[in-house]
Amino acid sequence: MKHPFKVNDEGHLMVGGIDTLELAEKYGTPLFVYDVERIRKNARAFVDTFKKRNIRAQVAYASKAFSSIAMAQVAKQENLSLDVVSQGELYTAIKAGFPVERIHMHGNNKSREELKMAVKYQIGCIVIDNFYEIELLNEIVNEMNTTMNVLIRVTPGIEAHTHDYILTGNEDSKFGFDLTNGQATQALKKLKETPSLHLKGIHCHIGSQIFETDGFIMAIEKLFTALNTWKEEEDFECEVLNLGGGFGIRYTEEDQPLPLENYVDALIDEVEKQTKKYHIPFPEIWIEPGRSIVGDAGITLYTIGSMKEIPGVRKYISVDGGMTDNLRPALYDAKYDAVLAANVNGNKEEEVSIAGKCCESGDMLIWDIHLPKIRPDDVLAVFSTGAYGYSMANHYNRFPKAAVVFVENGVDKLVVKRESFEDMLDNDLSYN
Ligand SMILES: Cc1ncc(COP(=O)(O)O)c(C=O)c1O
Ligand SMILES: N[C@@H](CCCC[NH3+])C(=O)O
Repeated sequence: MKHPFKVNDEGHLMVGGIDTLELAEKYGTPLFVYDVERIRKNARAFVDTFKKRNIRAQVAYASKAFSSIAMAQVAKQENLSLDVVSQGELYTAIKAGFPVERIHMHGNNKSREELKMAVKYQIGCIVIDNFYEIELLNEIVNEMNTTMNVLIRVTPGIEAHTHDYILTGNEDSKFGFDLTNGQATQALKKLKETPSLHLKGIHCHIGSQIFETDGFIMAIEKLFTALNTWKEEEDFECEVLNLGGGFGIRYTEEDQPLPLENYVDALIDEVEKQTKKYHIPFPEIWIEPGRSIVGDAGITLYTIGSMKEIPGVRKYISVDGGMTDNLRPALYDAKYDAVLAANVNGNKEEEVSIAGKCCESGDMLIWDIHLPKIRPDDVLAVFSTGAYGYSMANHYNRFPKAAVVFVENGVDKLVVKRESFEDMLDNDLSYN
């Protein structure tokens, strides 16, 4: 498949100017490797398109896709803002020295402690998800004798074309206030009576891994119908319109993503159209891409171990990771592509299925992929694992978490250490 990585004269897969076989040797496997130049390129595709069109904007990297100190630092270097969903993601951002005023907090069940931490650090804004949160946050800001900028998260009733579990903009969703049943308007009224919470605007995220712009356009139409009513009936002026993330990337040949610039252009065009239609001042636009910033910049290197051939059925090739470092195939039936790191362009003579090593039949990374002849100890490189791979990693079967390496301009740097067994047992206490 088309992937953004180079292949050297020996046929080895390269990332950021370094041979992936050297990386596997140096750091061990499973190993997440990020091409930092690619992360920067993706970030700039968003940021520069807003700039070119002279639109006031914030591009908030959705850190749930991959949160680490080094990643938050790259986001800062690229002038991104940061979307966090938990105290843990906020703590990571703060440890990384990320500017607090550019941090936005999400979550459908933000705890008192999470909200307190966000208020204490005076982060840029909190995206309010439900009525309970309005009460709780108001109580906290009053106790702390301060104020907070907020957005209201609304669900516009859009059925974007994606997996049900990553669909978020529909009416029957655990996230946000519904626009059509009047709850969003009720939230607006409530916030108008809550002077310590400064309502800056609205937020909407229709889902993830979306390849078309129509869903976003329909959402913007619905948002502006509401904003027009709110202008007329509630005298509300929207300073910030946050349109969420969800821009699709290529995992396999089947995926045909749009250039990232096209999403931004489509959003701006539609907002322009709607602001003219309703004579509403053009708001600052915020977006929250996660996957599209880090997804295709990351690969996972595995070492191949056992092989099992069932004549006339299939050949299973097992790797030293699986659903512990990439839950997406098991969770969403997600598809991936891979190559042998030592022989990227070799003749693909074998059809095999790549199994993880967890005690779970569903722990399969790739079904029916064509690869050159494989031998034990070969290194397999799986593409597009940069988003929701490490961040969704788990300890099933007590496999320690993999390491993460950043590579840029021919220099590799360990940014998350491989977990040791001691690390994993750190919180275990005995019961003798
Ligand atoms: C509110 C919100 N913003 C941003 C994102 C990031 O989405 P993606 O990684 O698809 O860009 C998500 C995840 O779907 C989300 O729920
Ligand atoms: N974790 C999901 C996406 C959910 C994004 C957050 N709302 C994925 O891997 O595709």
